[in-house]
Amino acid sequence: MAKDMTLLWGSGSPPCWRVMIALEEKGLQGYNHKLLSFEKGEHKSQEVLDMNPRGQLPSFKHGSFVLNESYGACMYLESQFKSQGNELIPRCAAEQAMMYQRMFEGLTLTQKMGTWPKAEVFSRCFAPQGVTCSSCIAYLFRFGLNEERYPKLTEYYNLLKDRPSIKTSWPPTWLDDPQAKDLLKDI
Ligand SMILES: N[C@@H](CCC(=O)N[C@@H](CS)C(=O)NCC(=O)O)C(=O)O
Repeated sequence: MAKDMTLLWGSGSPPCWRVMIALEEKGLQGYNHKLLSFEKGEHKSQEVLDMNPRGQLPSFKHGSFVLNESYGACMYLESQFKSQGNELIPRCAAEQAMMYQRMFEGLTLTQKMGTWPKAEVFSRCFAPQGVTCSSCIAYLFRFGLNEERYPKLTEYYNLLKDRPSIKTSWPPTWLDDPQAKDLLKDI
């Protein structure tokens, strides 16, 4: 159905997973995809560099159009396949404003993780941001985020994690090793 699309991806990468969830939600199964290993440095292979000179995953192509920014790819898919699958952008202006605010705030906060105290970053990351952010939320819980300390985030995560688009695209490396380290347990 989506034979003119190609996704190069890495398991466990929230940006990669976000694009995969969006493809599922839009009913765009059957796209070409290749799982690459970060550990083996395959994200710096010529195949990736030809599509994404930064050597990062995801690298996504629709026909001759390249979209290597995961949010950009999600928004493109929603715009090009608006009437197909599930609508990813709320029509209500207030909800749409909140969605964009939270999506891009999430990116800013991720960048701040290197410089701000982690507690400050996570204390601002508590509200729903739509399926495109669910990959980041799943990532937090995989690394041991305390469910009692973040009840709203936990509730939201539990709502999303059984969604077919998310279950189908669950990172294969996480299936073998369901709970990673307790890195975030004290945050
Ligand atoms: N802005 C990009 C970021 C993608 C990104 O940071 N990918 C990471 C994996 S999660 C990566 O490829 N890192 C390897 C590197 O930067 O060399 C997006 O959201 O698509």
